[in-house]
Amino acid sequence: MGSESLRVGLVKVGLELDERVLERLEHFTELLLEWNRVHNLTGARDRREIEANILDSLVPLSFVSKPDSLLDVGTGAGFPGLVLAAAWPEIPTVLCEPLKKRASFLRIAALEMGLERVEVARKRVEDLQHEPFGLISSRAVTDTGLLLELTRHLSDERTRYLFYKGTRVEEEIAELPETLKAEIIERPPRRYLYLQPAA
Ligand SMILES: C[S@@+](CC[C@H](N)C(=O)[O-])C[C@H]1O[C@@H](n2cnc3c(N)ncnc32)[C@H](O)[C@@H]1O
Repeated sequence: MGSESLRVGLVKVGLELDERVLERLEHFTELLLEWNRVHNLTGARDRREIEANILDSLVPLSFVSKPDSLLDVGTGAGFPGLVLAAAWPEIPTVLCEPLKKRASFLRIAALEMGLERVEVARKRVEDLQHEPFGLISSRAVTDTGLLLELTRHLSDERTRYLFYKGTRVEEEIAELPETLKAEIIERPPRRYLYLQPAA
């Protein structure tokens, strides 16, 4: 059984997920609560805070079409990359996280959630070698310009980007490359920056 409060939150943002996904997310919540007691993986300390982060991670499902591959930069304790992978289990996904404790948690959580297409890369994204990704996501790691620069070798002309931002997003996109068009989707205080090929 998935969590009732998460279910209610999803309805409020107009998302309906199937039961299997909700069960995976419930499993993730339990694991994170357990690990966080000992390992201090995230500031989200209780179920309510973890579910708020899950919801924040999932909102883009309403405007981002399913990619053929996903890279999440600096996944930390799982947001948003592992949560997106729970909703898109068939998509090959790389969660890039250099910190040992967090990377270990991500590996175990992905395994326990039955997410066979998830790979955890315990390294900085600038050191990751991989073919270009369809979608690159990131939350609370660094600014847009630097994210684009650090992931240039992991992208091509088809790559889309989904960055979870706040108030300063306009300044960050003032100097975007002409090859990308920007869309900002608001769910205060969150502002999702969705970058797609301009052509
Ligand atoms: C503030 S935490 C955010 C974690 C998660 N994305 C979230 O929103 O809860 C930033 C994370 O980015 C990781 N990080 C920092 N620099 C990185 C880099 N160059 N490549 C990949 N991950 C990086 C850190 O280890 C840390 O776990």
